[in-house]
Amino acid sequence: MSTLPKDARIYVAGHRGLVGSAIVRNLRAKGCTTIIERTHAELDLTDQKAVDAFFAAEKPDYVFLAAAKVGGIHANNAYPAEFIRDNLAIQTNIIHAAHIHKVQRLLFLGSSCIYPKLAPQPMKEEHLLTGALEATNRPYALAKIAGIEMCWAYNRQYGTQFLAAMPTNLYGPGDNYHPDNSHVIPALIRKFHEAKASGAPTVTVWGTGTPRREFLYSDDMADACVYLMSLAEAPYTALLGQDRNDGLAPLVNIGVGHDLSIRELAEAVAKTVGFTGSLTFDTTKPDGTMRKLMDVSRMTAIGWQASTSFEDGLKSAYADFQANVIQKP
Ligand SMILES: NC(=O)C1=CN([C@@H]2O[C@H](COP(=O)(O)OP(=O)(O)OC[C@H]3O[C@@H](n4cnc5c(N)ncnc54)[C@H](OP(=O)(O)O)[C@@H]3O)[C@@H](O)[C@H]2O)C=CC1
Ligand SMILES: C[C@H]1O[C@H](OP(=O)(O)OP(=O)(O)OC[C@H]2O[C@@H](n3cnc4c(=O)[nH]c(N)nc43)[C@H](O)[C@@H]2O)[C@@H](O)[C@@H](O)C1=O
Repeated sequence: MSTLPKDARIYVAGHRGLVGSAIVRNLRAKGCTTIIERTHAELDLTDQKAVDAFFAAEKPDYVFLAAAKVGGIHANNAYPAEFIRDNLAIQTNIIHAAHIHKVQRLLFLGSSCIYPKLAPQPMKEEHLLTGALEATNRPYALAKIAGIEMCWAYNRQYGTQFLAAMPTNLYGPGDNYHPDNSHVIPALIRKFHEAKASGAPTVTVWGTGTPRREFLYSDDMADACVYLMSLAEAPYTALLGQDRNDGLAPLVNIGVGHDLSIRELAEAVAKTVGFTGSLTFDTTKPDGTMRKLMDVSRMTAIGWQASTSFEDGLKSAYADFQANVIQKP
């Protein structure tokens, strides 16, 4: 295991997001001194010319591609055009500029929803493109699949070293707590907190409560990303797979390797928040994929595993909500 040179020029795209902010924390803790950041207002990553000019000026050595149009099941369903358009544009602009401006390594973040709706469980990297996708997030998933293929194509044609990491569902400090557009954990934190505060007797959970999800804490996700970017040459190129003839994309799953039902999740969030009322399930809302458990054996084989317990992760996510969301005017 080698490390990122402390003086390397490291661009974290999406540095104010859930994952990007955790990557910046991780890099700073490891002593990296030259972290390049741009807000959305400073650099619109869908603008190809602006992205190229930025790479020409800043010349990053390493790129974490954690900027994307992101949201939960409702947002994906409600804004499908934005999810495919923004994600295709952001990732195309950054991956191409990274090639032109000779970035040493790039880590592209996808999502577990790239795998078929009915993929065997746990889902392995080789299950990519073996079946139909889940309808609620197909535009987003197809953009992410195009990003993986683009990393692979550039590696083959131009000899770049671009790797794609597929995280499971994430949560943690700085999450999006929007009541409708967020993912399930921040949504439930808000719902249970507001119900407790108002004395409401019941909280409505979307869907049947039977789908299963796997959750990874954002600081663990960031640690996995930095671990991958810090790998010595041989294990890194082994993940890229350029020397193999097995037809596998430069792809690695990141997760915890176990899941729970949405009902069990809701009960855990209620306990964390201290809500003692009942749950109601709104079955007019979509369940989405019934199960998407990651096979994380590629990460464990290279010596990485998540370290935050679900109980601790939920506690710190709720603490973040209390400190940074409800305290704000
Ligand atoms: N959260 C999750 O559960 C999961 C996330 N992922 C993936 O992980 C990555 C990070 O996600 P996450 O941190 O949760 O997302 P967030 O929404 O928290 O952060 C995304 C970041 O990208 C920035 N961004 C979006 N569009 C643009 C743009 N056009 N120009 C410049 N910046 C832009 C956002 O800035 P601004 O807010 O100002 O627009 C924000 O800082 C993404 O690739 C996502 O697909 C994968 C699986 C699960
Ligand atoms: C990370 C992943 O995120 C999205 O997929 P998803 O896993 O289905 O995301 P979700 O977190 O929004 O929901 C998980 C489950 O939870 C249920 N659920 C209950 N109650 C609430 C609720 O109040 N809010 C939400 N959002 N969901 C709820 C909900 O019905 C579903 O069964 C993708 O679009 C895609 O973007 C992607 O990659």
